[in-house]
Parts: sequence; structure tokens; C-alpha cells
Amino acid sequence: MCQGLGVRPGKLKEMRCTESVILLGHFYPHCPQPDLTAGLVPHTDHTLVTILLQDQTGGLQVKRDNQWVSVVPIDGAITVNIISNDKYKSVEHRVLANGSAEARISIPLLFHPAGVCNEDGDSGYYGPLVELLSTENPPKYRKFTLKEFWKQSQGKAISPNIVTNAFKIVAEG
Ligand SMILES: O=C(O)CCC(=O)C(=O)O
Ligand SMILES: [Fe+2]
Repeated sequence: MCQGLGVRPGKLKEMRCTESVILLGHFYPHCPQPDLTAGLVPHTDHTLVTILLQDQTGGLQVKRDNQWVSVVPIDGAITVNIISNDKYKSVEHRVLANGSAEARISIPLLFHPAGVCNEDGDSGYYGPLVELLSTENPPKYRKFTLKEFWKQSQGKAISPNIVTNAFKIVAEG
């Protein structure tokens, strides 16, 4: 990931960006009327990186050019979804209700920054990596602490860009 962003190897690890991990297990039972049923509604993950292990049933879709595109499961492959100051887009995705006879199982691993580390019980500031910024490429997000970050996600319905929008820098005028 560091290499892809063009930052020093180990940078994200030093920032403790992936120390906290949540493992989810999703179970999508057979649905007799998938066309009339919501599966997992459209959203973007507000993790730094999500690694998804899914079985062969299918149902995951990502939004590309305003169209839903199915992510065809490949045996042994993991699907990776990341956010990073818009250099890598956090893709909007959803899961269709499962019309196949077998249940579908997926296991996302959601990696977050960890550190509660200062005297106020909060982290230092996170925000666009300075290495990625220039006059042509100004920050798209303001800096925030982890406390602010988690506050944004609390009690909100699952939907696209809910957390990232809270920190977006909106151009004046
Ligand atoms: O079940 C899936 O394939 C995706 C799950 C997902 O998008 C999530 O847990 O955020
Ligand atoms: Fe997701």
C-alpha cells in the first residue's frame, strides 16, 4: 500500500494505521424473493483497508460509472477496498439478497488506526499524508482525531461516504 501511494515503506505501520482490526462474519441465507429484498445496502467502508474473503456464491457489487458491477468471486482471492485521501477511492458497494439455494458467507477484516495515545484519551491527528500533497494536489480532507472519527460514525445509518464527508474540505465561493 505504501509503495502504491509513493510513501516510505513502513509509514502506515509507524502511524499505527492498521493496529486495530474488526473481524465480521456475514451470513446471507437463501432468499426466495431476492428482487424484493435488500441485502446489504449501498455504503462505503470507513476503514483504512478492508480485506474481504468471500465464498463462491457471489452477490457483492461495486459502483463504477454509476452502474452496479458484480464482483465475481475467484477461488482463493481476497477483495481489497481502501481509503486514502482519494488517491485510492473508497468504492461504494452493496450485497444483493441471496437467490441461490446455498447460503452465502463472507468474512471482512476491517483495519483501523489504533492509537488512543495522548493525555486527553485521544489520538494525534490523522489526515492526508503530507507526502501526497502539493499545490496541484491540495488536501481534500481536514485533519481529525480518532475520537472525532468514531463520533461521526456513531448512531448513523449505513450509507455511502458518511464518515469521509464529515471531514471533506468544501471549496468556498
Ligand atoms: O459481504 C460482503 O461481501 C461485503 C460486506 C461488507 O461490505 C461490509 O461488511 O462492509
Ligand atoms: Fe462494506
